[in-house]
Amino acid sequence: MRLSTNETIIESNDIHLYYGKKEALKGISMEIQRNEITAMIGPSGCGKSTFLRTINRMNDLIPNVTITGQVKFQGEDIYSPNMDTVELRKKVGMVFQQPNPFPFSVFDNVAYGLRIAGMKDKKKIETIVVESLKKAAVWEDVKDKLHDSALALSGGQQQRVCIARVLAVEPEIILLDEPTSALDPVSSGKIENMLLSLKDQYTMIMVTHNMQQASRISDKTAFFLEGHLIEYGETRQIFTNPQKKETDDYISGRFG
Ligand SMILES: Nc1ncnc2c1ncn2[C@@H]1O[C@H](COP(=O)(O)OP(=O)(O)OP(=O)(O)O)[C@@H](O)[C@H]1O
Repeated sequence: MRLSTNETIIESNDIHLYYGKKEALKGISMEIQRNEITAMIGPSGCGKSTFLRTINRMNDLIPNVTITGQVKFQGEDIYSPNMDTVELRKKVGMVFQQPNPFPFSVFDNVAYGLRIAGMKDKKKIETIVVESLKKAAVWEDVKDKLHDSALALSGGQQQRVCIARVLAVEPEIILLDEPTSALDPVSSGKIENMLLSLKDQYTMIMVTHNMQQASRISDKTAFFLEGHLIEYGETRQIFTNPQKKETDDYISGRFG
């Protein structure tokens, strides 16, 4: 088990990102600590998801995107031409707003990344699938349905299976883009508790519109506005004693 270390795992340096001519990120510099949950908040369109996607180069898949600046993952420039993006995305996994299981069985969803990586040992695959489902707090729900379609599960169960699918390939970082916004409060609560239980082993960076959620589970909070990082610090301080007027206005509901 890895404990909180105060070690920087991601360092972004003056990131500018353009969709065509539109500048969506206007110079984002921030350091993210290992084994912490970092929440990204801010009004719709401020660039939270765009910034999240710069951390595993998912924006590369969008046409007409230009990025300048640097993102380092464990000290290595992820935009360097030598970077293997497939390896990067294994180390920096992603969970989306809408649960997106493949139209396969629960077992095959979680085994997918292992098989793609060439793992053949059936016992080993089975052990990792079970472990991942347990870590994602969905084992009890699916242990008797491992060979049924993942699409037959509830939305909350599907999302936890998607998290198990990410965990199976042993990421260092899990990016979560509004992972509970499509779910009911009970399912959301289960996911929040599960994320907290994973904190000792993973670093999590989560976009959320739910400020109670950010304050309940994150260690640090970053407030974005119109492509700028306005304020970033300890979650408790951001929510109780923000230093910038814009942050105060946003968290007290005066805009957004
Ligand atoms: N694929 C794209 N092509 C063109 N513009 C885009 C694309 N994705 C995002 N944008 C624009 O970039 C800006 C930032 O969008 P982004 O989705 O990062 O914001 P956000 O803060 O995550 O918003 P939300 O909370 O609504 O998800 C917005 O103006 C958006 O319209």
